[in-house]
Amino acid sequence: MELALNNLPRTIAVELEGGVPSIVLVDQCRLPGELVYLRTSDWRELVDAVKTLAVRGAPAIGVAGAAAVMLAAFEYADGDGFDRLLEEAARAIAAARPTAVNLVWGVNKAREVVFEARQAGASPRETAEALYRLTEDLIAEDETVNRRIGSHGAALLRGLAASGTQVRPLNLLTHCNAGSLATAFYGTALGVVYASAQEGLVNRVYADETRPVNQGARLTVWELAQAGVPVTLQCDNMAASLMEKGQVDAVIVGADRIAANGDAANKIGTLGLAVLANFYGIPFYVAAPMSTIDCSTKSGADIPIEDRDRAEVLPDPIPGVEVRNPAFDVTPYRLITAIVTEEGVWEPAR
Ligand SMILES: CSC[C@@H](O)[C@@H](O)C(=O)COP(=O)(O)O
Repeated sequence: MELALNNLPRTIAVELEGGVPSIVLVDQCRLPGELVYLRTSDWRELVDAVKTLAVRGAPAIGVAGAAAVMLAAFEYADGDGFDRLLEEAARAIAAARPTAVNLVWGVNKAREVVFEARQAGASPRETAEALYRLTEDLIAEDETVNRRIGSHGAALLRGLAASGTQVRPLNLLTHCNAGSLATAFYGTALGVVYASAQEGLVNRVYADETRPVNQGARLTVWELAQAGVPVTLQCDNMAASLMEKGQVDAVIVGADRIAANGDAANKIGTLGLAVLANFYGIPFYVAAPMSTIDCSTKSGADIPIEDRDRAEVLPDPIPGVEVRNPAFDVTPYRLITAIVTEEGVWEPAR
């Protein structure tokens, strides 16, 4: 299948003009209606963009975390208290969203650069410039990592699609958006879709709408249509009937944090899909970079789950009605057929 990946925007970019850095983001709150970019040189605005989901998806917020520390370093470079103010900003940035470990990972990458630069006697401005280079590197590396995840995933799907000497293109189901928009470019779960589609292994992708914020209905279907991958949108409660009809060959999703035992946190609703896939004997794949694996978290029970604003579920409160809005759930490792990373494929249950 001929894909049009050039139609996909770069989710996050960095620019330096006249010594002033800025971050340019696709504003994901405005998609699919309009493709507009947010530009900021203020780390606090970047933190707000992470909180409001203007930039979202674990790898993208990892890059945004490092970028926000970089913006703070430029802001504080010419005044007193550089190291203290920068660390205070780093803490605030790392706390913007709790579940995706990539955010803390990105902030820690920036902390390492600051530590090394300051130990080597770099000035605050030189340190800020080193952070700028880090941000550029993380953006480039993220695409490389995703393309590797894509080729490992395509190898898995090749086996699934092989039917005698023929290839039977697969129907895949995904949840939320683990696509190019959730990363610097290319995507994790959708990176596997792109790499596989280019080999003729994909017939169609079914995208769950992904209540309450509709990342599937707003972002995944837009992204796949832009790229030229056949896509069908369905409501979250339609997956079981699709599986029952035998129309799903594999489920593929991303992850926000994978614990040491292989339990994986991802967008709320992922667990239900994994249970269904298990019932129907359908392979359930998680695609994520190594930066999403958090070996300091023993199991899924230790993963902090973000609790978001009730208004996302019920915009107009009804007196006497309580609302739950956990943004993520945890799929136990025994329901995961394989975790696909840039380093290869891990079967957590084995
Ligand atoms: C490659 S993105 C993987 C996950 O971050 C993704 O599936 C997801 O759950 C995103 O949630 P979001 O709340 O939109 O940031």
